[in-house]
Amino acid sequence: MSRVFRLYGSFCATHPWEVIVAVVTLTTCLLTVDQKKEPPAQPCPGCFEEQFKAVDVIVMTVIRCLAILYSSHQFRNLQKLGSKYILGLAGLFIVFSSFVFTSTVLNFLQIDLVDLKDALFFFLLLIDLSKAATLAQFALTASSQEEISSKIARGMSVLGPTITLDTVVETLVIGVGTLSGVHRLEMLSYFACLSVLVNYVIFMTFYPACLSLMLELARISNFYGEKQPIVSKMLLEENEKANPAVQRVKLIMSIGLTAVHVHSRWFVKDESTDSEIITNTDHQNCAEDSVYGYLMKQFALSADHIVILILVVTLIIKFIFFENDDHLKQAIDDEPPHVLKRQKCITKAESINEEKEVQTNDEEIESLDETNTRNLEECLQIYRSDGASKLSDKEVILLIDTKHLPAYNLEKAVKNQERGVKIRRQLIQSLAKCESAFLNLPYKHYDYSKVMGACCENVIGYIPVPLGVAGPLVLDGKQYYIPMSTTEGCLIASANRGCRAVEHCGIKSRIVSDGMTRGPVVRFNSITKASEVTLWLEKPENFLKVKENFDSTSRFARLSRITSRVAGRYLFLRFVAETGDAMGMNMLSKGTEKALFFVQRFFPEMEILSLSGNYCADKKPAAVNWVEGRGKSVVCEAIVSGDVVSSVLKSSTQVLVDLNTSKNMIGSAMAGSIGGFNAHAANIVTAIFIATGQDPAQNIASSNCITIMEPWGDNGQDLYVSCTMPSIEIGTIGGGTILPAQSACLDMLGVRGPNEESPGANSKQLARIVCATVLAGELSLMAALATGQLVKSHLKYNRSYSEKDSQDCCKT
Ligand SMILES: CC(C)(COP(=O)([O-])OP(=O)([O-])OC[C@H]1O[C@@H](n2cnc3c(N)ncnc32)[C@H](O)[C@@H]1OP(=O)([O-])[O-])[C@@H](O)C(=O)NCCC(=O)NCCSC(=O)C[C@@](C)(O)CC(=O)[O-]
Ligand SMILES: NC(=O)C1=CN([C@@H]2O[C@H](COP(=O)(O)OP(=O)(O)OC[C@H]3O[C@@H](n4cnc5c(N)ncnc54)[C@H](OP(=O)(O)O)[C@@H]3O)[C@@H](O)[C@H]2O)C=CC1
Repeated sequence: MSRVFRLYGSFCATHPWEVIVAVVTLTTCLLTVDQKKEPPAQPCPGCFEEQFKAVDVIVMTVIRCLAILYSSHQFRNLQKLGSKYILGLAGLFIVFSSFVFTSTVLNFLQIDLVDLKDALFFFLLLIDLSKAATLAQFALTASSQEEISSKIARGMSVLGPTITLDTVVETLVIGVGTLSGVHRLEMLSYFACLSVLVNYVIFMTFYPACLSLMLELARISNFYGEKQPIVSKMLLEENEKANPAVQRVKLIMSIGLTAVHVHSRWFVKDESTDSEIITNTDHQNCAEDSVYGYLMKQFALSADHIVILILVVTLIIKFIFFENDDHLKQAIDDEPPHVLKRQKCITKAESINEEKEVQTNDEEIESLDETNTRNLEECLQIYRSDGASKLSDKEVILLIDTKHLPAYNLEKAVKNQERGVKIRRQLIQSLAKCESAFLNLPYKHYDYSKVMGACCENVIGYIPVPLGVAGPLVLDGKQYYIPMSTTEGCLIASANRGCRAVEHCGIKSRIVSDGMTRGPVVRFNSITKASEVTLWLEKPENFLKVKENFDSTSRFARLSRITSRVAGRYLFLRFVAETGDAMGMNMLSKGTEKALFFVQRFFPEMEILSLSGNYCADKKPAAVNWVEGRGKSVVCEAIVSGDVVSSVLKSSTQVLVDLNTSKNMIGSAMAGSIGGFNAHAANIVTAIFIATGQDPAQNIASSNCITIMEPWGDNGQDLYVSCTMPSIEIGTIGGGTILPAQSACLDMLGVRGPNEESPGANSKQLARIVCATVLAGELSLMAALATGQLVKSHLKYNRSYSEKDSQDCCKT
């Protein structure tokens, strides 16, 4: 079915003129069809009371009010989509459909104008603009004319079958009303059926053709300008696809209803004709005309008019005076479609919380007129006297454009962090010409106070990364649930299986050394001086003086040793210090700088070239970290029973040991690896680093690891496994660990912040957890490789989405 509708949509979009002319001609023909008009029945004087009974008036008033409210609701929904093109196209759709509808009703049902009014309200109630808007959205995601046609065709293939079935069902359901035998109800049902059919016909013919034509004309006349319409490229096609179960139900319903119609119209025709005659006769012979009846009619009509009038006026007043247009616009500009969507689904409690949050932000943001931008002189004057917070967003951007305000100082200038971020986004959107890119980039409801001056500059939002959990991990007799943040499907599944494998035996861990490093480079006139300084530093009394200087810069950083290497007249010093619970790079830099200045007092000819001479070595692969260690040096071991190796890991000790030797030892040696004698330590390290706010660039040395596997026990059926990681650069205070979500993950592990009783205990514990999780991950991946499971499992967890997607594409 989808394919047929796709071809059909493609035809409409590629032959717009033909389709439009055909539809207009047909409508004109319908209008000019000569119908033999029966002379209107004489008004039956006494019928007034019958015809305009209070019930009828109330029902019709409710229907009219509903129609108005529904139309207003549809209009608001379209407005939220944020594209004036969609609004315009939907408007065109309504205008043309109502024209066709009116002419059809007038010409075929031969009703008078009073009835037409009712008919039009029915039309409004039954028109579904969301589908028209969705088709327009499909078209607007196109970037070329050819693409417009194919996008419309795609839209038709997705929407066509659903709309067709819906139309059939609706017509049949409403059509039941035409069998009721009650004249008024029958008439209204005819109106409703006709509304549904006209909507369908226009949607299937005139609308796609017109859509294609309008977008083509807009493109030719460069109507978009440089800006593309704000429509997410990721139109949620999935949401538009019909639920097959619901489709089946509708199909069954329509078959049943068709049977009802056939039966009622063919077999009961005579009966109904008779009853109709009788009804008409009765109707004509009804009560006499009376002044009272006439007044009743007038009164009833006036009352319902008044109700509708009040409703319309209320909606207009509400829209004009009480709805903050800017707020709406901002919602359109700022919120990605999925956020808007999510907002619909949030529970009451969540919505109350969000409201509170929004209020807090809004309270801070003063309401500023964004429509009238003052000139530069005025803005500068206000900026200098009262600050940028008194300026509108556009005015702030004007100051940035004219170089009176650096964009990176926005938050300070407007004295509101979220507003600063918002304005920077607007600025970058227009500079980088990438409006639509920002639709899916969130920035709201984030605690920027923790970011500014600590974690990030020039902020334009935040990147949500999925967070999973592996565990329980039994480490040193305690259970841990490990938060891991990754986009690699299958990784957490693997770590989880590893945790499961060591659940009974548990993992044992030890910290073998602790010391962050900073390695400056200094230069002398000759090799003599360079080696003299080396010897000077080795003397304990000199080291103690240097240490005193170093240690004075922090309450926690404590210099433990300085190693040095001479290269010609260059001297490389490696300052090693414990840094409590912090990862310690800032602390090391601060202490090293002071210590170097102290040494320079004794060797004034010493030229300090750089505080970091790459002998640290920070964020670069280097043997020094592997050999001497950096940060926390950790070792973990576990003895997994043969049963578990076969039941959980689906492998055997012998196979795993053999693979570990060939892959992690010989393979890595052949590759010339330094510290890479493992299968995927970096995977686990990075996922935990991102979740717990570590410096992600430090995954380089932190992932250094050697995994050793040996047969264990009397018959060698059990598996001994150990992971040695000499350079885990990690902390529980400072850097990204202070961010709310990241510190929540540290909390999960019971290691958030500084350890007051024993500084350094938290960061050491976190390092143990990382190493133990690496061990679990190693077991699982090695087993998957040994059993040839790798590709299968990754296709399952890494590719399920795209596989499904491509299957769907192939089907349609
Ligand atoms: C911080 C600066 C840039 C100041 O540098 P500065 O020259 O004092 O700054 P300025 O105020 O004179 O401004 C100069 C320009 O810098 C930019 N700028 C200035 N401030 C900001 C700001 N707040 N936000 C955004 N941009 C800023 C901006 O472009 C500005 O131009 P303008 O627009 O004003 O004409 C400079 O001192 C610097 O680059 N420092 C180095 C910091 C760095 O690279 N850190 C990386 C981490 S270190 C590490 O992780 C690895 C390590 C070190 O261990 C590796 C190793 O072993 O070597
Ligand atoms: N500067 C550089 O060269 C590099 C910097 N970085 C960045 O440095 C940041 C991390 O630096 P780092 O030094 O770890 O953190 P911080 O710069 O945040 O320093 C830690 C702070 O916490 C205080 N503190 C309180 N309680 C404790 C405790 N129990 N243990 C340790 N410190 C405690 C320290 O006090 P006190 O002041 O007394 O020491 C210090 O002020 C990260 O953002 C990282 O990305 C990364 C690489 C290189």
